[in-house]
Amino acid sequence: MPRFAANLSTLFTDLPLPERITAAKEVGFKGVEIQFPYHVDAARLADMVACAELSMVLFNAPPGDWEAGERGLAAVPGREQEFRDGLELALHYAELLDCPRLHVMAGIVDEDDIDAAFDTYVANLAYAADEALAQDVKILIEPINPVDMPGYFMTRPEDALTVLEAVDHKNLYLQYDLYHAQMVQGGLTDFLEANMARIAHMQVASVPGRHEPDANSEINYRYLFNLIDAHGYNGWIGCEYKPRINTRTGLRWAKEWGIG
Ligand SMILES: O=C(O)[C@@H](O)C(=O)CO
Ligand SMILES: [Mg+2]
Repeated sequence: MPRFAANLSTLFTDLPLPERITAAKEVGFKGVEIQFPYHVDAARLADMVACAELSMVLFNAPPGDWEAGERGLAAVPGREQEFRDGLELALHYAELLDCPRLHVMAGIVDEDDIDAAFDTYVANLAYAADEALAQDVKILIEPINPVDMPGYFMTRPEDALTVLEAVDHKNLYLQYDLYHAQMVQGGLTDFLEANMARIAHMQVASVPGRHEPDANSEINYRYLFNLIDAHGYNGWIGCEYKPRINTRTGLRWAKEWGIG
């Protein structure tokens, strides 16, 4: 049976964070993920998650100035020190939250700077993978589609494989968000079957719309969840979607997986 995690940044968003955590527990999730936890004290968040007997399975390193349009710093030349400072903060959160995965966002890069960005990305990821290994935290990279995030450095799953090969570090993995993958190239079954061992986390949502991974999607999620399970994937599947109406009503798709 696949293990599903509630994304606290996209589900139960009508509730304050402590209640989102208890709501996730109530409907049957065993794990939670959050995009950016830094507005809450790490120890306090860890207490909330532990009290609900949930696992924190993933969050993102600080992305730079989100309000100003930044979407990560890992591939942004000249920002190496800020990247390292953010990583240090993220690893502090990971330690208190006992979280074994950290997603490091690449950032928005100008087309003229692609070569320098690639070199910066490879060097920063090698550094992050080394630092996190000491703490037993996996570093993850996620291709994000350019419709939702114009200018993002890494958009295609195939590009992520090139980066994994260039960095060549045992602590660097792919975060395969099937929504983004379908938006840019599809071929989900072939990609999953060829690369399951490099994937340390998945996320799901419908295409189009980024809603529930249910039958109202061009992606056949029931088929894919069974396929993923049959291949012995032992990571989590993050429910990173925008509910059509509200989170609880929308969880009908998850009943057969023991949630809702
Ligand atoms: O898919 C996404 O956008 C997220 O997984 C993320 O981490 C950045 O917003
Ligand atoms: Mg995602």
